[in-house]
Amino acid sequence: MTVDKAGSPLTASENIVPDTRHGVILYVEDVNLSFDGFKALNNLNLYINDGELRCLIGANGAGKTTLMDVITGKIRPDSGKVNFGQKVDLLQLDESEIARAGIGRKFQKPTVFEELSVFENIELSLKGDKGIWTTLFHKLSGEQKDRIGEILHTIGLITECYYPAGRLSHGQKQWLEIGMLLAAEPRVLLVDEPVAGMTGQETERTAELLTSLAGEHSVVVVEHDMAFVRSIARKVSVLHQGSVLAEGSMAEIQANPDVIRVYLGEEQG
Ligand SMILES: Nc1ncnc2c1ncn2[C@@H]1O[C@H](COP(=O)(O)OP(=O)(O)OP(=O)(O)O)[C@@H](O)[C@H]1O
Repeated sequence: MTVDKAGSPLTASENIVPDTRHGVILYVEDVNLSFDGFKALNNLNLYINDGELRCLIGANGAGKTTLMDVITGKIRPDSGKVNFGQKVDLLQLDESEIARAGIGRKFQKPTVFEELSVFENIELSLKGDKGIWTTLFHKLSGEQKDRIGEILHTIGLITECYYPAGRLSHGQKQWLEIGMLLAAEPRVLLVDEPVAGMTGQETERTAELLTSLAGEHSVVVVEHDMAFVRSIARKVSVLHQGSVLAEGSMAEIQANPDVIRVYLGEEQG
């Protein structure tokens, strides 16, 4: 782990390094979860490859959010296996341990600190922060400043870096929140409906941002906007009644009769 002069850790590895020698970073196998007898997840199997960008689609209630909740430790499944790489059993870790191990989650609604600048929001998210006041009065190392600069560049908010976050547009706030996640150097990013409420231009920019993050990160995007999914997805998984109904390229998914019947039919119709 890299440590700056003041002794603050700069990476998110937390000594948990997923074994991805088989190319897979997330294993979800035979996962079941019932709420009062209702099967929200039903023998669900999903494998996310290291560095891929995967889109997850499915009608309301298909189980997408529940699956994210299980991966991030918010809810425990009744049975099944959820591994980070081949060996790290996520079901043995709590929510904060999973986040620190390198699985970042972005909820639909941006939750930035509106009064603080864009720069300070990212600064607060750098690994090793000890709360808002300590972090803001702790002098940043050159390495930390460089890292914040890199993130600002990635999310396209260099010009806005000293603006209070409250002045940003909705789209810019979403990018800032992605930047805040990146500060923790996650291996996996789970992103829930990133383009809801965005303008066309913001949507396009978000597509570029998420595709640029894949490779170094594995990115799983839950999204209802089919045009957006079409623009970014190499591989799509369709959830239906708590299971994966189909998987493949967008062209394969669109031609799949089961998918048309249960999902795309209603979207297109
Ligand atoms: N805490 C809970 N208690 C009871 N039922 C729940 C709970 N959480 C989710 N469910 C049910 O589980 C099913 C799956 O919900 P989930 O939110 O995962 O679907 P989703 O695919 O994310 O839908 P959406 O696209 O609307 O967000 C739904 O029928 C939902 O009502």
